[in-house]
Amino acid sequence: MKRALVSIPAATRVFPRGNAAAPLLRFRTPLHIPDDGEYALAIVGEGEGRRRLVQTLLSKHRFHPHPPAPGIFPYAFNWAPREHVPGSSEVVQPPPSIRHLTFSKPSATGEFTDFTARYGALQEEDRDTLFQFFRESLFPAPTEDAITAVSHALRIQHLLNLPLVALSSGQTRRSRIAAGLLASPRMLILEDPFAGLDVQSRREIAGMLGAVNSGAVDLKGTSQGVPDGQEHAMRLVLSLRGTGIIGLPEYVTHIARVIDNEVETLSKEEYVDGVERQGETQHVVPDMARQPVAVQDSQHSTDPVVDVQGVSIAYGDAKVLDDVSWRIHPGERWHLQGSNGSGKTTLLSLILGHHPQSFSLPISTLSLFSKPRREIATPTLRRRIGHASPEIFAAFPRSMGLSAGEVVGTGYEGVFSRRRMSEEQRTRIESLLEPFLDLLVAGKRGKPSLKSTTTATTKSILEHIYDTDFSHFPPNQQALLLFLRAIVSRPSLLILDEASQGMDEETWARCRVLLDREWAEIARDAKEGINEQAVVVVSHWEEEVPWEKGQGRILRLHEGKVVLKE
Ligand SMILES: Nc1ncnc2c1ncn2[C@@H]1O[C@H](COP(=O)(O)OP(=O)(O)OP(=O)(O)O)[C@@H](O)[C@H]1O
Repeated sequence: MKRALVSIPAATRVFPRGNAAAPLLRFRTPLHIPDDGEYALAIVGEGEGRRRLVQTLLSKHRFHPHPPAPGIFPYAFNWAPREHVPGSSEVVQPPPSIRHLTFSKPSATGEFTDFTARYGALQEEDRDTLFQFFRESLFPAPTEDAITAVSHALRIQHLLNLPLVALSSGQTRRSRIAAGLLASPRMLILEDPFAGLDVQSRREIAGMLGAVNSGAVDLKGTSQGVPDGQEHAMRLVLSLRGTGIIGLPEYVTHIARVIDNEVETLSKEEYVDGVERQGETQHVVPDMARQPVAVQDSQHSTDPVVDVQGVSIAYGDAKVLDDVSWRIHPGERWHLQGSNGSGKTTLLSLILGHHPQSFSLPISTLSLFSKPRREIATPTLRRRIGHASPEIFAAFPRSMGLSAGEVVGTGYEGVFSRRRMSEEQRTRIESLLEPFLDLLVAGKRGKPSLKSTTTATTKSILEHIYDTDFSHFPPNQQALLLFLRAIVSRPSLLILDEASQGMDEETWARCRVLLDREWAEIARDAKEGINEQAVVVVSHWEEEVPWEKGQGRILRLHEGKVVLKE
């Protein structure tokens, strides 16, 4: 048998530390990750199950029965003992054996982080460049040559001298993948690495990871201090959303599928055969069949909700928006497209009032809700625009003890702090939580699943979920709650900027059903029977746009310019 990096025998069960009650996972088949040869693992299946398996690989849980010596990680943790540099008292630390990259993690402190900082004058502490980040935050520090090589491969070389905070979300993601590679770990675990990346970037990064996997990209010597002869291949483990075969990278050789907390390892061929036999996996959305609502063609009899005319934004010589014009009328649905760094978030930040220049632009260039932007107080904007984005996800405070229901309720005023809720508002929030109750109960950390609470009434479970601390939900469900926060007030303008990022497929499928229901109800309650809510969706995945193809409109940006409006 090949030397193993990870070796978990069949029938192993995984428990949270200090809790012997219910196992988190059970291995139906052995999971064996070899140290050499061709191998890359994709973890597929339910979002929570995938997360548990990743945590298991990171040694966060306890195994039963205790694996025979030398344990689950026969090789990874024994590798490269600390070495003395000859002739010096310095001790060279080997690079970490396992490195984990996740893209849906909130800020570590739980405090509110000001995601608008990147738009304004940069503070001194925000001026650290990407290059400095690579040099100063990785240990051992990568060589300059290694930074150049990896940056080139990931096409971020032009960003090396930019302050970190200035990077767009796709650029940040590429940079974090670059950092993961530069750290030169034995095993690199990437969770949903392709979400939030434009099509081109996805292809490039998939290709780059494939090249790393096959050894075609030579990462040897990327880190100073790796003892000679100890350079190694990097094992890739990808946790991927969806259980189909579309989007499965070519170089993946094995699959760990997690269903109902049972882990099964298959070769890629076995897995692909199985999926093909069943037909492409369909998502079953219990009791919530989609009933797409036809879009009303508003004949523009009403004033636009957003009127941007010839707006340009530049930082020094870098033009981020270049003469952009865009009118959004009530009831219109727009898919805002453009590759990473093309200016989408910057354009939305002007509309949302997050960008300092939102207020100071020439009066004729930006009108919102039929008024020049300058005549609208920012709190009014916050009330009228529902907004969900990866930036809000990262910034929303986790340390203030807000409950799930309270977080959804902050959407009425678009704030980040507790507010008093009326009885009517509470009922509305509960009606939004209800279709997701089974997911929310199952996802709560260390709490019983809905299956074991059959005696509880829906009402009492609902109240319980409403009052549960937001931070006790896993990231997937925090993203769901922030989506509900965006729609709770039925705002005149709804901006869903990569809102599905971090959610698993079933959760997002249910969100889409909920949106259909919302739009039907808004139309039913309106005087003219027309859904007047304008919606802007930013997504690099066409299939994630929550309306039928051809029903909405498209605005596409390229390097800050509008290149398509249809
Ligand atoms: N202070 C700054 N100095 C220089 N360039 C900046 C600054 N702030 C932002 N940028 C650049 O502005 C461009 C637009 O960023 P923006 O976040 O709007 O892109 P995006 O289209 O939303 O990308 P993504 O799809 O990755 O989210 C990026 O190339 C970014 O690097």
